[in-house]
Amino acid sequence: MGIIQVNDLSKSFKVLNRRQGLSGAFKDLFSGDYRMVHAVKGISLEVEEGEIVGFMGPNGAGKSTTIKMMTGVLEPTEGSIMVNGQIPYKNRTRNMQQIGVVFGQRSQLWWDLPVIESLNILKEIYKVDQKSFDENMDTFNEVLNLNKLHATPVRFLSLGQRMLCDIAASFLHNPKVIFLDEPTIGLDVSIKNKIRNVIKKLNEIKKTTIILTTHDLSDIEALCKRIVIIDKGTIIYDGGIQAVSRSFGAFRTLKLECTENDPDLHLQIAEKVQANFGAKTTIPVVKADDYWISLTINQDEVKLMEVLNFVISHFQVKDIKIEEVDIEQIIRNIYEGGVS
Ligand SMILES: Nc1ncnc2c1ncn2[C@@H]1O[C@H](COP(=O)(O)OP(=O)(O)OP(=O)(O)O)[C@@H](O)[C@H]1O
Repeated sequence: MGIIQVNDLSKSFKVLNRRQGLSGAFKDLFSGDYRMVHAVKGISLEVEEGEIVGFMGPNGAGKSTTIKMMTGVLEPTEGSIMVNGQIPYKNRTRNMQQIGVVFGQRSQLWWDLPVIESLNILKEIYKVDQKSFDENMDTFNEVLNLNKLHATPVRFLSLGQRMLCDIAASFLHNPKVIFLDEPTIGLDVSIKNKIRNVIKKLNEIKKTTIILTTHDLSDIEALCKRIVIIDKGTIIYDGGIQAVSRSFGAFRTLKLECTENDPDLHLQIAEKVQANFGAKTTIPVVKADDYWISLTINQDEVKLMEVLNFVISHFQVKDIKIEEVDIEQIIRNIYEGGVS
């Protein structure tokens, strides 16, 4: 039986239909004019002990609401949920002891205190015995050289260092399940890779189940065998990462900053690139956004550097960026039957 069992889980919020202005706000108080937002609509999934599951979906898909139900912060409207044999919202204190949570944007460490002091406080809060604490500190030193950061107050850490400390802290009380929310957001590629390696190693050593929420397909490719994609409150894909990687692993978006904001420039670039490399080089076509133009390229068919060299030799380009294909593109493809 899985360590996380979710059955036909739904969550709806009752929200007030707001009116504009002060008099509107006053009327709202008495209006009783509500509507229901169905954030999660009958999802079911089972996660095995030790698994790392990638949880993806566009903004507003219902990811946070689902995670909040798994962590016991929210009570489901319908359906059932069990995490390590507990109903999360019924016994929050016991549930907090068996889970760990890391939010990319927020730290659970104390801003002004040295890292080691924060870990000591967490040791007391979670009643971690000295032996487990020492063992974990040894593991953290081995896996991420945490000892080098012990004396640094959290506010002096770089974003990447802080994330590494937050990840270590979430493992400190030996939770059975850890929820990682956007652990690599806003970081550069080398520190992203370091964070992924640390998560992978800690998962291997401690066999902790990990639910990883991310918009970054590279996080998923580096860490997960399985991916769950949620859209408009329902699960639209639950399966191997290979199918998604096969469809998208080779795709990259080449973004070009142009020197002029010419509304037709993207069409000219698209035409020229397609004439030179064939229609298959872009999906669906080129997109323009102010001065930025995006070209999606299938690297199995044409080398990104070739397209880049071609474009910069024909057009004036100020800056370039290379990005992964975004989740919206993946979802569109799933609906069109491109991933199965
Ligand atoms: N407390 C709330 N009250 C009313 N509506 C809510 C509440 N929390 C979430 N929602 C709504 O439920 C839907 C799902 O939101 P949720 O935050 O779970 O999405 P998400 O996939 O986590 O998005 P994001 O990636 O932006 O965090 C959205 O339409 C959101 O506006």
